[in-house]
Amino acid sequence: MWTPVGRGRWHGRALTVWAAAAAHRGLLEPRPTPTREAAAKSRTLDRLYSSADRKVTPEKIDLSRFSVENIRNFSIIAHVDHGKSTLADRLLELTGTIDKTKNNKQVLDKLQVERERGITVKAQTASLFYNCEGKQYLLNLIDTPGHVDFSYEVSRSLSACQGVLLVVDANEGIQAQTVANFFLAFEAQLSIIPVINKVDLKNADPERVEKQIEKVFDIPSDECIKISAKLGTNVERVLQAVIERIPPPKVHRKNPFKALVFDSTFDQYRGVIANVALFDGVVSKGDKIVSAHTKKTYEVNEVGVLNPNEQPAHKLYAGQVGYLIAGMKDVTEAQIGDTLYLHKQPVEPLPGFKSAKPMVFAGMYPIDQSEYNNLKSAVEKLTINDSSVTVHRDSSLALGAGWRLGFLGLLHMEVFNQRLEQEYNASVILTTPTVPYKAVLSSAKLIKEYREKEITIINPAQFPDKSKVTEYLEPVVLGTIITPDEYTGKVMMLCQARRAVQKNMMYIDQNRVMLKYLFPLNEIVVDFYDSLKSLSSGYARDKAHSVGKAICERLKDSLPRQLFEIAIQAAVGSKIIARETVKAYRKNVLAKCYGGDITRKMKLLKRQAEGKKKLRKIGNIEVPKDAFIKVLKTQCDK
Ligand SMILES: Nc1nc2c(ncn2[C@@H]2O[C@H](COP(=O)(O)OP(=O)(O)OP(=O)(O)O)[C@@H](O)[C@H]2O)c(=O)[nH]1
Repeated sequence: MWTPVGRGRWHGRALTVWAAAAAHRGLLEPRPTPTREAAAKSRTLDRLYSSADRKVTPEKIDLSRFSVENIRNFSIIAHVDHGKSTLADRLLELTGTIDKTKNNKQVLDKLQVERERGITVKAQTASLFYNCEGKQYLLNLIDTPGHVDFSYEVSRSLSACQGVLLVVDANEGIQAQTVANFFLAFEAQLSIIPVINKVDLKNADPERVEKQIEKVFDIPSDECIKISAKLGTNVERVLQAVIERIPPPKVHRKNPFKALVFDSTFDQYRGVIANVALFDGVVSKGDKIVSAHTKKTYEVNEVGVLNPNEQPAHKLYAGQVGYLIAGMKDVTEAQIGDTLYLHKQPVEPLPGFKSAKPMVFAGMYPIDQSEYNNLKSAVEKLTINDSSVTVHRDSSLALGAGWRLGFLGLLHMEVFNQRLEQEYNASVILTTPTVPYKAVLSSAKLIKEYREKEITIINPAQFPDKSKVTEYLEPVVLGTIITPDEYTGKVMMLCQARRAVQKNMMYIDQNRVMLKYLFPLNEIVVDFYDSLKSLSSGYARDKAHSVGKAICERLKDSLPRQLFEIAIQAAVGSKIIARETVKAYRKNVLAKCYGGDITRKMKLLKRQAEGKKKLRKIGNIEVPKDAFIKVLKTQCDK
């Protein structure tokens, strides 16, 4: 959605573009930073994974024994930190997929960045074999991220499922992402099993949460399963509900092979590893398959399931979710949302996915231009695994050749940057993030140049002059805020100050209010969550001063000294909020004055001071590239 800049008015025309991806954003989850505990957990998981790797048998497994009726494909969805990955751990243990040990903590969070930050950023699949009442079931579970910046992962995962476990914290109750994820599953017409987690907590109030679920989602409270994923209490009931309440996939094994690529990763040696959901037919090693997107033909080298590590299989059958390696070496060949089919047996391609709509854009440059090609290859490989990032080539006078990248939010940007460093050993400079704007052009010359009347601007340097534009439009998003009612007034004032327009307000229980607002994206993208939190913590934080001071200090350290003093000031509008001074070089003008005449000395010093004063007025300083880099790094650190 877009609205004219500064007028805070709904702009109905462009509703479709942003609404889907942006619906129910707002929201307002903390951005966890790595802790010492997380680092220790990371080391434990390293040990766990190395032993799990050894456990994988080279023998291929036979999946033909699982008829379609005995397959269940489901995702675990929830608000951030409500316990999805912990529930996944217990399900892996209960089904014997991993050994039961005290070290099993968020086992499916395999990336270093996930272990360090303690959050899930990538959806992860695991196939579980479960024996229930004499029948062998194949349960394909997808653990999804909870943070709004990674909701694209959730929507893609749902395309491979027929049901979801909607996990809600028994203490926090329904939160913004619970609502957003519920609607993703509801719109995809999936079976929804509500799971109230953390009933072991002292402040848990599962009955209150049951009522919330009934009121907000219209799900009868007797359908809720109350568990403690941490202690394993009642988790077996979740497995039973998966079997009883989620339908098997509707597929046909006798039809020609047809599979959806719903995720993929790049392996240096084996090329693209595609995660596939089979809608029809069978596929095995040696089959010739075609990508509906590129029309290129490949020979299948390996198929298998994730258990939770790669476990090769003889064949994959319709209804199953697994991985497929087919010698795709070029990053452009691996399209998430692509349909694969057998050579000479073309099928109607599946609808695929709506492309992600980036919410924030930032420039990315190599620290050293000689690293450009390495960084290019790293960015390309990482975007296979994270297809929600958009990449455009860009260049800057100060920083050289680089790219303008689009992300789904600031946490997404930070995580992408961290993954580049950790997984590809790349060091980059990221510029301050901005949101995209649109300009409706009035200048015939510009319209001819751009070949359209309405242009999208993702780089501040490309803003067309006001005189050539009828109006500027900015993106707006629908945000959901759930707050204890004592803070409602303050929250509403904050929203108004951010030019937001109220759309809805409802009590979800006796003392919690759910507010829906249309926010200009620019107003919430950077520090809205901090401001919101500070309302309830009783303190206000002004980051401008600390950021300004840090930039001044960095500039002071990186600017070369001159013959005159340089004042570095940070200002918000006309108000100076921080200042540093780079001291001048001082020539000893008295060096040649041996002995006494004080008046001569005073005269020389006075002349030097006047010279410096004059220089300060006319002197120019050149800001070296180094200084830009240091300042930009300060901004990204903040
Ligand atoms: N007391 C208690 N804590 C739990 C329970 N389940 C999870 N936790 C804790 O809640 C925190 C978050 O759990 P995770 O499983 O990482 O939550 P998540 O929903 O997967 O988090 P994201 O993927 O980052 O959204 C961890 O500290 C868990 O130990 C539970 O049943 N009881």
